Amino acid sequence: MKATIEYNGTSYQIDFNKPIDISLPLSGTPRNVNAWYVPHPEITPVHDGDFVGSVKAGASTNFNNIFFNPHGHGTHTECIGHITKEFYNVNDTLKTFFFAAELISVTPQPQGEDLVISKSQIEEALNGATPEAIVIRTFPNTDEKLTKQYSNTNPPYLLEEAALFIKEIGIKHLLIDLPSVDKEKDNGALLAHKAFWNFHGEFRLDATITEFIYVPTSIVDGSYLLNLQMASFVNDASPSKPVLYKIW
Ligand SMILES: N[C@@H](CC(=O)c1ccccc1NC=O)C(=O)O
Repeated sequence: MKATIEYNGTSYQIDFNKPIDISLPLSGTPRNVNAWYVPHPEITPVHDGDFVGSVKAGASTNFNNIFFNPHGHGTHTECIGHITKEFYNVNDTLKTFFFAAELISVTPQPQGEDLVISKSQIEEALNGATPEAIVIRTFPNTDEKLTKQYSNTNPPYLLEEAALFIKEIGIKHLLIDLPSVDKEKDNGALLAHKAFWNFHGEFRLDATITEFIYVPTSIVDGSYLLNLQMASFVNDASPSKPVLYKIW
């Protein structure tokens, strides 16, 4: 299926038969990607007395419970409710699902013991573009990102100035292939989350952060249509499925 879309007065072509899925699969195994010191996800049949929810075990259907953590176990989209005392849920935050997106690639740079992404790296990569969504791929970009156990590894993160810049140019949706936009152990400072959501001013209640994406290296930087979908969890975060489409 092909479509013509109109955005900012310009027409673009798009081929819905060629999705670029930038989400991580979530499996109930120790090889599932992991952060924040949680055990691996579990996907196991319901047990109820003699009943086992598995066709192999004699049930009519496979009927699994899933135990997982949206922040720790894979691609998820979160709202300001991740860092507020008040309850805000991402299902009420994300109300439209197609966005003009810019895919950029950056190599986090050493700063002390950390690897960080600076404002100038984001600014240079965007090259004047002000999309609705920014998709940040970090290098090195190996398929290790599909199974990495991130706890206690001090992954790269966005400097506050970078998140501030992303907010200031009006980007509503920030996607990144790391467990967090912030430093793993920062004593709760969460500087990039706070800058992006304008935590110290008027909350950006319609802005989202999607973490733990994976963009294959074969996908070139540039403009895409982003379809950002998620499960309708009434929670600060929900597992999500961002999909890019080439536009021309
Ligand atoms: N860096 C924070 C913890 C943190 O950022 C965090 C903890 C649990 C689940 C998700 C987190 N951040 C995700 O973006 C801290 O050290 O308190």
